[in-house]
Amino acid sequence: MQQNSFSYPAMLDLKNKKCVIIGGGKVAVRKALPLIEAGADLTVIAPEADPQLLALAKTSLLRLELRAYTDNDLLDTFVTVAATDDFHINRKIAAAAPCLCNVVTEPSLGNFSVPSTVKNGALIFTLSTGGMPALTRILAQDLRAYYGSDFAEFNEFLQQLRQELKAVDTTPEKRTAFWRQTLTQSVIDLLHAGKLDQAKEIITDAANRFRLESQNSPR
Ligand SMILES: C[C@@]1(CC(=O)O)C2=NC(=C\c3[nH]c(c(CCC(=O)O)c3CC(=O)O)Cc3[nH]c(c(CC(=O)O)c3CCC(=O)O)/C=C3\N/C(=C\2)[C@@H](CCC(=O)O)[C@]3(C)CC(=O)O)/[C@H]1CCC(=O)O
Ligand SMILES: NC(=O)c1ccc[n+]([C@@H]2O[C@H](COP(=O)([O-])OP(=O)(O)OC[C@H]3O[C@@H](n4cnc5c(N)ncnc54)[C@H](O)[C@@H]3O)[C@@H](O)[C@H]2O)c1
Repeated sequence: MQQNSFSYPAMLDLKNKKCVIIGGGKVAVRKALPLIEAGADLTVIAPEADPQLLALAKTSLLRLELRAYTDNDLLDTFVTVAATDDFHINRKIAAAAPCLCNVVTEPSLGNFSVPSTVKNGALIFTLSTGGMPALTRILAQDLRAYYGSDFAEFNEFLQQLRQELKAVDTTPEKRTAFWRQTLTQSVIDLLHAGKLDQAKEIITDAANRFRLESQNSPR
């Protein structure tokens, strides 16, 4: 079975991190948007840029430098994207990148690939096929349809409750057992059936019982 060479998934916090995209075409636009959404300190360098990048530069969401790449451009850069249509230049960029590097023409020269992302509030699914983007795209649509907005709301509800239950005077083992016993496949099935309120009710009732039991039998 063929392996995905980008085999270590990670979720990065790029807020205010220096990120640079070299190249200003359609692919650069696609790579820029999620970096902006992540709050990166983004610079795009290219002699010619797509109108969408020009518009983003006007609203200060990125810095645009309309010129060719030079080897000094990547100093202290956390994420580099080599997105030109010239594979010789992309190779030079890959060799000079000091940290994380994505290469759009020859992905294996970089050290990360960009997965497809399905975002719903704090709930994020990422997806990688190891180099079959058309399949990645359609599977992402499938995930988006299967896990609708109720799952984001349920996640938020659970996180709030989790914080509350962390304050209950009990052991971490009992808390873990509570979540394992309460958050079951049948609750997830209720969400798939559009019964979010019923799912919340089951969890709330179980949490109330857990609070009472913890009060009555302190650790
Ligand atoms: C997920 C997504 C994220 C993103 O980039 O934003 C992504 N590509 C997307 C779209 C897309 N990519 C391509 C087309 C044109 C149609 C086609 O050719 O299929 C379209 C548009 C479309 O499909 O509509 C062509 C293409 N892609 C790569 C090469 C080079 C090569 O393979 O050598 C070439 C050929 C260039 C050529 O032919 O010259 C390489 C990579 N593209 C990856 C990710 C990484 C592997 C992800 C994985 O393993 O699953 C990897 C390895 C590296 C990377 O770029 O990080 C995004 C889907 C967004 C969504 O979710 O809708
Ligand atoms: N990885 C992917 O997801 C993916 C998807 C589609 C295409 N591609 C490949 O990515 C490449 C770019 O695609 P595109 O559609 O954005 O191309 P494009 O032709 O629209 O854009 C190329 C950009 O690179 C810039 N550029 C060229 N030489 C440069 C240099 N020396 N310094 C800085 N910038 C320079 C150009 O000014 C232009 O802005 C193509 O080779 C394409 O085959 C990759």
